[in-house]
Amino acid sequence: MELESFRVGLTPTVFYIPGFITDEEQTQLLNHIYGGSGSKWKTLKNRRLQNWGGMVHEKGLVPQELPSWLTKITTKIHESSGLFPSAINHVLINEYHPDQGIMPHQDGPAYFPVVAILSLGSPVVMDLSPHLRLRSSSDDDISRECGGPERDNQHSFSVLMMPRSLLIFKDDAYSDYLHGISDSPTQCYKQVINEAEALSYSENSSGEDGDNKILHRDQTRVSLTCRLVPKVHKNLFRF
Ligand SMILES: O=C(O)CCC(=O)C(=O)O
Ligand SMILES: [Fe+2]
Repeated sequence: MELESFRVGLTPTVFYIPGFITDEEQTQLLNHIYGGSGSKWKTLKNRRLQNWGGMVHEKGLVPQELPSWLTKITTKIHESSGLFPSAINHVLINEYHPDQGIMPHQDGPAYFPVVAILSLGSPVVMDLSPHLRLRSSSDDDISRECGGPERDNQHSFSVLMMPRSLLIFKDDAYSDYLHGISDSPTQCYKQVINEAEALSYSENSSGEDGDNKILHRDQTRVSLTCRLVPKVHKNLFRF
């Protein structure tokens, strides 16, 4: 895979790979995610999640072996991207109903600064915006209305994440930006940096309102956030 050809936007560095997995692989992953006892889910205020690979602490990972249905995908990401210095050892699975999202945040310091997010189910828009310390004061009014005024913040950008796609970000996009997903069941994809790449690949346009560029999130979305925690603690008591 020539990763460079999947680069999108101007901020270093974002890659969007449509159709990273097949329909069948998506179905298999969803079966594993929902096939367990259910006890793996942790319910948060605005989403549910499953933590795989062990517990991440500020100082590193107390590891737990990833199941083979996950290493199949993490190995493929590791090998095809060439961006991780060693095997991906942590996967967070997030589930979002159409009115759920994730607050703008930066991923914790324990992770190697490259993140790969595999999307399943409903399409969604992710917003990336610079940290406050990097913004000028005139940048603060961000319009999210479709057809409304242009966004004031010339540095913010959004990415459309279709099912089966892989989004990778690193460098400034990782270290100087917050990423988040709004909790709105309708989202605007008018200004996403990868509209052509995302839409040309989607076999049907379910959920997308072509003229107004409004995405109707009518299904659950499930994402797999795949990362490497370089520091692994073999012994919990030697922290
Ligand atoms: O669900 C997503 O696409 C993003 C998840 C995320 O940002 C995280 O788990 O840190
Ligand atoms: Fe994140």
